[in-house]
Amino acid sequence: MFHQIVNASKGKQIVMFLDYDGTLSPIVEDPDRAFMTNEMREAVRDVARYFPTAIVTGRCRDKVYSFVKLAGLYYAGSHGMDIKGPSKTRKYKKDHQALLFQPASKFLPMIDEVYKVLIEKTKSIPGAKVENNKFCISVHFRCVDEKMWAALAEQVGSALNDYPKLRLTQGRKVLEIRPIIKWDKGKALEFLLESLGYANSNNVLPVYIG
Ligand SMILES: O=P(O)(O)OC[C@H]1O[C@H](O[C@H]2O[C@H](CO)[C@@H](O)[C@H](O)[C@H]2O)[C@H](O)[C@@H](O)[C@@H]1O
Repeated sequence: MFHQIVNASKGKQIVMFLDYDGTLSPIVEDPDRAFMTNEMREAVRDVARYFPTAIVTGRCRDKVYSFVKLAGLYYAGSHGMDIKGPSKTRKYKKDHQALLFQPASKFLPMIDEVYKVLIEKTKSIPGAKVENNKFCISVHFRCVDEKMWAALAEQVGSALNDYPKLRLTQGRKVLEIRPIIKWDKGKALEFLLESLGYANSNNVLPVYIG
């Protein structure tokens, strides 16, 4: 595999995209305690020394930054709906603006409202945890008794009946609620490649680990 990457990268700029949970950090019961090790942080720091590097995650961008703690990287939080990073020219231009792109910003009030609704709807289910990821929401059931999973899904589904502009998907022991927009992690990758100057380029090898 490594040799294939080396061969494919000849003459090309590698751009690294790294998922967070289960990739940089182990999967743990409490999402607020999914810390990465110092060794992993140093490995990411090393990678970023050589290649433009982005963290791409379903989490809130600020939250993942508080775990990774590395400046100079791109961060695409909320499943790619919250992108921030240094501009390509930052070393050479005094007036550079940091990159910021939030294609779902009009959904913020709705997400905040639904977050409160979901807290209320799930409070009777022991172990359920609602996480506000800014432009999307996660409802965790890793610590919920399996017998209660259907009841939890029912509560979440019924809450969303009033919000046709939001959709529900499932991840690893988590229900994920996000706006119905034509945007996802893949689009975030394309956006970042374009802002790095590699739109439709044959001179780039994007590597996604996640
Ligand atoms: O799209 P991802 O970046 O993979 O994000 C998916 C979810 O990741 C986090 O939850 C997962 O990791 C937790 C900590 O290890 C674990 O407790 C949980 O069961 C996993 O689903 C994050 O907390 C969620 O908000 C993301 O939706």
